[in-house]
Amino acid sequence: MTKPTSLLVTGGAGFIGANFVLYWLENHPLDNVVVLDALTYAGNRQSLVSVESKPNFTFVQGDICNTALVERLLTEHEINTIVHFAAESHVDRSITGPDTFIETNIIGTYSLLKAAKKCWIDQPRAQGQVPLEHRFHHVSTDEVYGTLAPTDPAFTENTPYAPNSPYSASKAASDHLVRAYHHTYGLEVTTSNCSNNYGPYHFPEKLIPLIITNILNDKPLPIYGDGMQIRDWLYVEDHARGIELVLNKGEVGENYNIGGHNEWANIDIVKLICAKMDQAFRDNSELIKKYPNADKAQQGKSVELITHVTDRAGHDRRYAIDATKTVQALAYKPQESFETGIDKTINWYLENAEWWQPLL
Ligand SMILES: NC(=O)c1ccc[n+]([C@@H]2O[C@H](COP(=O)([O-])OP(=O)(O)OC[C@H]3O[C@@H](n4cnc5c(N)ncnc54)[C@H](O)[C@@H]3O)[C@@H](O)[C@H]2O)c1
Repeated sequence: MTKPTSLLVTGGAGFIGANFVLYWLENHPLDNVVVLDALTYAGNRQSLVSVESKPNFTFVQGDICNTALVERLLTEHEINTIVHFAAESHVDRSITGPDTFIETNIIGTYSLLKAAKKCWIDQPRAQGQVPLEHRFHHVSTDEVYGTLAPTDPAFTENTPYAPNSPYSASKAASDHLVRAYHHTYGLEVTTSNCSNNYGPYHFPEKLIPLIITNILNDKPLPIYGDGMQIRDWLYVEDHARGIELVLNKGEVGENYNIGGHNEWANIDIVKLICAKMDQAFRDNSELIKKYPNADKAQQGKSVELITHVTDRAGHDRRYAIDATKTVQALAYKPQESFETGIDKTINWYLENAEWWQPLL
């Protein structure tokens, strides 16, 4: 089995990618990590500032669609593991402007696969020389499985794909290309499909950071439709741990669901965050000085900021991940409960305004 020693992390300046890079370098301090990231609106080098000066860390600003660049990085850095996070990731943006989703998520994944095949499989080698082992790990989403009714069983790896948004359709297409490169060319691939992540370095257009930062600015908390859409939430570091297990112990050619068995309706998450923010202001008088605009939180009434808005077109009602295969085959176990994870996340945003304020 390939031991990851030199990793190309695409999208490593994004939310999950950055958390993965920080986790990896903390736990595998001798490995070489190269980040390839186009720094779109969602990419932020500030998220990687604590590892920038490490000699075994390299940041390259570039597009995954640039196959020649990817080939050069694979060769120059003797990459034996690609962990592919780079994507356009926001469903709302995929509805108003699907083009970049098709380009990055489908063509970009194809470009990486082509480069990996060329450098890892097609390179001429001396007679009798055994090719080195490699791994192309593709990071995907539970949204490829479509939507669930309230009583449906959770998605397993055998649930048929039924993507409903341009985002999830583009991710589904990329999953199929990854699978095809394994079956057709023998590329050593794994894919993980994960539920909704939350945690530090999350761009404040996504639900949890949006709610926290809007409360701090006393802005309305927009809730799509009735707010009863259900998502299955996982702390981002538990996603990084899941990918680590797939890289170290996963079977080539397999898909692994990663999730924490933690379903919440959007409206309930928002109410929980309101209550926790009000409590934070009661517990810490310094917050009033730091966030003087947060009137409702200071009064213990953040919940009054909730505003129902027109539902998203084609909004999936429920996602839920059954991670039994990953739990049984790889001994996967999330370390954070939702209670501990959401507290860590709120505290991170309260303490790191210099990271998120420039993004608003
Ligand atoms: N956020 C979630 O809850 C979630 C859940 C399951 C799976 N995923 C998947 O995980 C991956 C990472 O998601 P995220 O939430 O961190 O996304 P993100 O939007 O926060 O980050 C995406 C990163 O990719 C970079 N990027 C975009 N286009 C690029 C291109 N053409 N070339 C190089 N870099 C490019 C961006 O600059 C950014 O740094 C995605 O593939 C997503 O589908 C996300």
